[in-house]
Amino acid sequence: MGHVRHFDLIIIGTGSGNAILDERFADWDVAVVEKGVGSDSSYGGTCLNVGCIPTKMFVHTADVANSPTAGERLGVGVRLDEVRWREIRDRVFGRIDTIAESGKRFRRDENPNVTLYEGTARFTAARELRVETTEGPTTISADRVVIAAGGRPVIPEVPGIEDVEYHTSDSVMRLESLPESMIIMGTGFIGAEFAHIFSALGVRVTMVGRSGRVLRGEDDDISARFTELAARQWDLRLNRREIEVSGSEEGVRLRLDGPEGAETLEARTLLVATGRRPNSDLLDTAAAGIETAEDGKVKVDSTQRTTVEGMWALGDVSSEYELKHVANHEERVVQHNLLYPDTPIESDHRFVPHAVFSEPQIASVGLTEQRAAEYGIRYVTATQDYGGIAYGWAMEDTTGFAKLLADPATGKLLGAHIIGPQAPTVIQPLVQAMEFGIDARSMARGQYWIHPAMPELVENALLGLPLD
Ligand SMILES: Cc1cc2nc3c(=O)[nH]c(=O)nc-3n(C[C@H](O)[C@H](O)[C@H](O)COP(=O)(O)OP(=O)(O)OC[C@H]3O[C@@H](n4cnc5c(N)ncnc54)[C@H](O)[C@@H]3O)c2cc1C
Ligand SMILES: NC(=O)c1ccc[n+]([C@@H]2O[C@H](COP(=O)([O-])OP(=O)(O)OC[C@H]3O[C@@H](n4cnc5c(N)ncnc54)[C@H](O)[C@@H]3O)[C@@H](O)[C@H]2O)c1
Repeated sequence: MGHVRHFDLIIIGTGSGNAILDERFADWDVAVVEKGVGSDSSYGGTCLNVGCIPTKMFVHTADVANSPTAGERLGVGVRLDEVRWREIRDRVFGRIDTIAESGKRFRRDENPNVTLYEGTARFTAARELRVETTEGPTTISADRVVIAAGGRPVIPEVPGIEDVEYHTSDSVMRLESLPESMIIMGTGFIGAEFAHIFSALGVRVTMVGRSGRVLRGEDDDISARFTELAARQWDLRLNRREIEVSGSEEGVRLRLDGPEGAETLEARTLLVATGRRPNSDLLDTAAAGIETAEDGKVKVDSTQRTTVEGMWALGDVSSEYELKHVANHEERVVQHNLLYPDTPIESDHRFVPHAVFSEPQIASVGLTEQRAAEYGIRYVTATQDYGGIAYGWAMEDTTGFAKLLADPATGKLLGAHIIGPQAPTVIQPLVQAMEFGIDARSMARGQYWIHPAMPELVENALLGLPLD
């Protein structure tokens, strides 16, 4: 083996990993390794390039395109005249690609202490990696390594899938034109968000799921309501098993087996949204002696240390949560623990909220009712409809609600689940209450709630809890 360049620190992955480096690392000799994500091999990770940020730019556009439906309820005639897909796409990526490019340039050209390796890294030993760059392979090592390598879409083993053109979240937002029809495989976050985006923009969407529910990880009441509303917006085929995918004149053909027997779907475009897996296999973490769980996630302790000395992991490659705010939190923990090894801090995963930006929107934190029952935790619940608060009347909302779970003895919140307009914003005071241990009664009555604003949904739900 040739020369091995040794660093103080190697960071693999420029999603949340990129944020570790600040002026406090100016004296450190650092290597950053990035292979690129998405169809353009972009710098800066999933969230920026192919995840949270572009999807939400499309979601907001889809929400606006849905104005005729909202207007109809209110006596306002709004018409959707045209959807200029290329203009939308280029607006979104015109902004994002520029950020990704300048992020890369900054690291490569303006950080004298940082060497950027563009290529895929693979462990050859503990804290030693071989990187396949365009200029050929090179081996680097370091005293400390941070694995922030994220994950990638999983492609299910449906016969024929490798012989047809399919998309994942990595490529579907860059389509050349808006297809007339789309089959979406998968009923999770990504499926639900893209079904909203594409159906609102005029694509005939068919969603295929194996279970009887969309978003079945949510509280049962929430996923039941969402499933009901999804079926009104797009063609929902649940309890289905995929038999075979093949090419057709229209695009793709999917043979299914379901409650009504065999059926065949055809569409122009196939979007696979059946989950993601961690990139630990690409890294060959086993060669470094790092332990992974059965699902491939790198095992870490509460300070984000892997099972091997001098190596940390964060974000989608190791976390039970595949969420950007969690990856960022863990990144700050790793950053601290690199800088101040004598006083390490721990990650806080007690109250992790999430949101699904579909139609309607969903937000959730803490226990679902099913989990509380399963764990044998004593709880009471309260449900408040948007239709029962003034702003809900203003919107003529008839389907949204908030559901809270609380400990009847202490009034402490155990979980909060909201489906309806602005759910990801409306839930935030509940996240705050859980994190800071505010009980439901003090929270409801100890502050003003702006009238007649949407958070009155939360106020009324809190007041509805039958506490001891
Ligand atoms: C479509 C979609 C929508 C999403 N929407 C949301 C949302 O609204 N809100 C939210 O909280 N979360 C959302 N997420 C999840 C969020 O994007 C991720 O949780 C987050 O980006 C994870 O960050 P990370 O730093 O762990 O990994 P990433 O951002 O994936 O970064 C990992 C980086 O490592 C690089 N890499 C991997 N292996 C190697 C290797 N061997 N060598 C060199 N480089 C390597 C990759 O190229 C990548 O750039 C969404 C995800 C998707 C796919
Ligand atoms: N708003 C957000 O925060 C947001 C948005 C998008 C993604 N994400 C993150 O990315 C992760 C991955 O998203 P995702 O939607 O791909 O995964 P997911 O795990 O949420 O959902 C995948 C779904 O596909 C189903 N599935 C698996 N194999 C299938 C098959 N062969 N046919 C049909 N269905 C099949 C699974 O049962 C599951 O319901 C999420 O868990 C989430 O953490 C977050």
